[in-house]
Amino acid sequence: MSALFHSDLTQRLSATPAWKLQDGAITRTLSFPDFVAAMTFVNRVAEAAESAGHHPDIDIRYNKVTLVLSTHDAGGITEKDFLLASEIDRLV
Ligand SMILES: C[C@H](O)[C@H](O)[C@H]1CNC2=NC(N)=NC(=O)C2=N1
Repeated sequence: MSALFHSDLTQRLSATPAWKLQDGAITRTLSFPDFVAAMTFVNRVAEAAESAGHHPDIDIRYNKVTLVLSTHDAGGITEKDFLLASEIDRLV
């Protein structure tokens, strides 16, 4: 799958407003009541990622989880990233 061109990227970002473009990836940070709630969410993300065969970089800091999505194979952001981002949005 090839990396999206700028115009497609802008359009997909506006349809997925919780995600921001940063350093060649799309990223979302979420806050939870505590560490256990954050980990429960991360485990649900892990299941969605395994099903999709596509995996976000995940940074966990107590009750804050930052997800970073890009397609390493394509060297950029692809439709796969937005599909998983939308799936993750449904888990929130
Ligand atoms: C072989 C396997 O499908 C690939 O390595 C997948 C796995 N998960 C992946 N996840 C992400 N974020 N980018 C990839 O390019 C990628 N490639």
